Parts: sequence; C-alpha cells; structure tokens
Amino acid sequence: MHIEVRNLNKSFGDFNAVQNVSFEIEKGHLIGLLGPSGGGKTSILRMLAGLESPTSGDILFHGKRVNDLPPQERGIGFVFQNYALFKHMTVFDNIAFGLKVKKQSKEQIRQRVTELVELTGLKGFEHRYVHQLSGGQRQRVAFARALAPEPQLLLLDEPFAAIDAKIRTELRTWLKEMIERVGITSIFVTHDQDEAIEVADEIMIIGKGKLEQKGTPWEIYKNPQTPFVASFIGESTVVEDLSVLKGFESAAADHPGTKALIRPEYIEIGRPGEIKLASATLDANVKDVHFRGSEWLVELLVGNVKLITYRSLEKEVLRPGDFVNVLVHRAYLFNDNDSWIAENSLKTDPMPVHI
Ligand SMILES: Nc1ncnc2c1ncn2[C@@H]1O[C@H](COP(=O)(O)OP(=O)(O)OP(=O)(O)O)[C@@H](O)[C@H]1O
Repeated sequence: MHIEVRNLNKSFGDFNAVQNVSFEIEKGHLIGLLGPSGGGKTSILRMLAGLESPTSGDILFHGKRVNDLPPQERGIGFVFQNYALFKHMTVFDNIAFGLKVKKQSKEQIRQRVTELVELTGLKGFEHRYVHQLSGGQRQRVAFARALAPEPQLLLLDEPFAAIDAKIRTELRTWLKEMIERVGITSIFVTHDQDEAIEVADEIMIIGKGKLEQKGTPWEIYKNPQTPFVASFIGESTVVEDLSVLKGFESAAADHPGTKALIRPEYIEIGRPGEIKLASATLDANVKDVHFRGSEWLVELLVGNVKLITYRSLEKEVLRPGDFVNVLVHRAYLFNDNDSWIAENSLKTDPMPVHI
C-alpha cells in the first residue's frame, strides 16, 4: 500500500508531540522510525493505525484520506514489543484470531494458519500455549497473527525490544526476509540505530516531534542534515571550536560559530613521523581504548577536544596516555542553528570528497 502523510500534528493539551510531519512511503517498502524516547514515533504509528486521531493533517492510503476510518477498516496488522498474544490460546488460535473475527470458514482458517506457520518456521508448535514458547518464537507468532488477515500495512512498535541480544539479531534478518517475501509495506519503531540500519529500506529520524530526515541508511550516514541526525546513525564527535583543527582554519574564519562533526573513519592516527602529511597533523594523547571484537575504538584528546576513531587489530596496540599524531581528513560543518553548511576536506584527501 502506498502511504502519504501530510502536515500531521498531534497535541496532548498544549504539548505538541508530533509537528508538521509529512512523508510518503512506496508500496512494499520497510521503513524504520528512529529517534530518542518521547520523540513522537509511537504517536505517528498510532495515528496511522487509527488508534489516535490527528489534531490536524491528513493520512492517505492509496491516495484516499483515511483519517476518519476506524482501525479495523484500515487493513493494518500490528506487532507490539510485549507480544500482546492471548496467553490462554494456542499458537494456532492466536494466529487464527483475526480470521475468526472476519468470520472465515474453518477450512479457510486452517489453510491460512498452516501457510503462516510454515512461513514463520513455527511448524510443530501449533498446539503449544504462549508460555511454552521462547521470546523469539512468541514474536514470530505475533508476526504471523498480524499477517493472517492479509493486511496491506504492517506496523511494528519496537518489535524486538523485549528479546535478548543474540536472538534479536537473528530475528531482524528473519523479519527483513519475511517482509520482502510477503511484499507488505511495513513501518517499525526503534531507538536502536543498528536495528534501523540493518532492517530498513529507508529510515525516518524523528526528534522532538519533527521528522528530521528521511532516506536510506547510507544516504543519512553520508549526508546527515543536522548533528542530531548524525548522532543517530553511526558514531561521531562534534568539535565546537574549529581553530584546534589544522586545515579547517579558513572554514572557521568564513563561518564564525561553525561546528565540525567528525566520523571515526575520517581520522588517521600514527606514531610521530608515521603520517605523510606531517604539516596538517595534530598532537594528541590516547585517552582510552576499547576492544570492539573486530577492531579497537580509540578515544583521543587533542587539547581538550575529544575525538574517536577505529584502529585495526593488526596495528600496534595503543594504550591510554600514548602520544600520537592525528590527521582529520574530513568533517561536516554546521552553523549555530545546527544547519549543515558544507563538507570540508583536506586537499590531499585520499578519500572521495563527493559522494
Ligand atoms: N496520551 C498522551 N497524553 C499525553 N502525552 C502523551 C500521550 N501519549 C504520548 N504523549 C507524549 O507525547 C510524546 C511523544 O510520545 P511517543 O510515545 O509518541 O514517543 P516515542 O518516540 O514513541 O517514545 P518511546 O520511544 O519512549 O516510545 C511524549 O513526550 C509523551 O509523553
């Protein structure tokens, strides 16, 4: 289903939880709503579902305004973080629930549940009760139950939040494949950037009730419109005083008050003399190092300014207090209002400047 939202607003008293949010979603796309707690993600989802009515603005499904349509007539499937399964029912009955409500025949129900049990890898569990299942299996039941009545839009509110880390990673991949196979337009809420990056075709970053940016995970990573957005996709540090960065002086002079946002991969570190572009290197001390499994995360101090970078495991291990040289190849520049100004990179930048 193609979805369009125009100037959506939701106020609770005089608090504006959702402010002028507009977007379109193509049929079959999987969208991640990502942002801090209280930003308005769930409110947007609930308005799409019809569980909450907008204060103003329009919601269109297939080009038709659905603002006044009750939830059960919107063709939506819902998956919540806490499963919300019926505990006194078996897996079969849970999945069959929406079909019984639709008054389908016993045979139709049996066929559809069998299909879904196979699709979700729950064969053999049909007669178990919810408490006899693992968290991951319960979430698959919730997914199967939501899909049973063949909705045209699937809404998932933090679907993996209650599941432990390892199973969560498996379920993410599973969910993505499953949604691709079914071809259903889906929107899921998360505050976990890894989850959004891994699962979503497109991410919408929601902060303080506003849609800050919408794009593929890669687009948002490469072109964050604000430091806030950048902080939600990938790691970075924000340097408030550009004068400490060699090679960025003219940007600092041209735009007073400019801040630089620096990703870890824009930073090269070496022992004194190791970095070729010696004139642009900064003196730094290693503040801390963290083992990340496949690399080191190194925290550096250039004067009072903290930077972070990664270091390959093959390289000599750095220790807190070590003196190193640092070269900042590139930075995103933002003005006082957190608006993106430009991307600055050293002339000898070995990395592509244009994306
Ligand atoms: N029924 C309500 N009455 C009053 N305020 C509400 C109501 N529902 C939500 N809010 C407020 O609206 C804001 C947005 O809430 P919402 O649940 O949409 O955020 P969220 O981004 O989904 O957060 P979380 O990740 O914590 O679920 C919050 O400040 C919340 O306290």
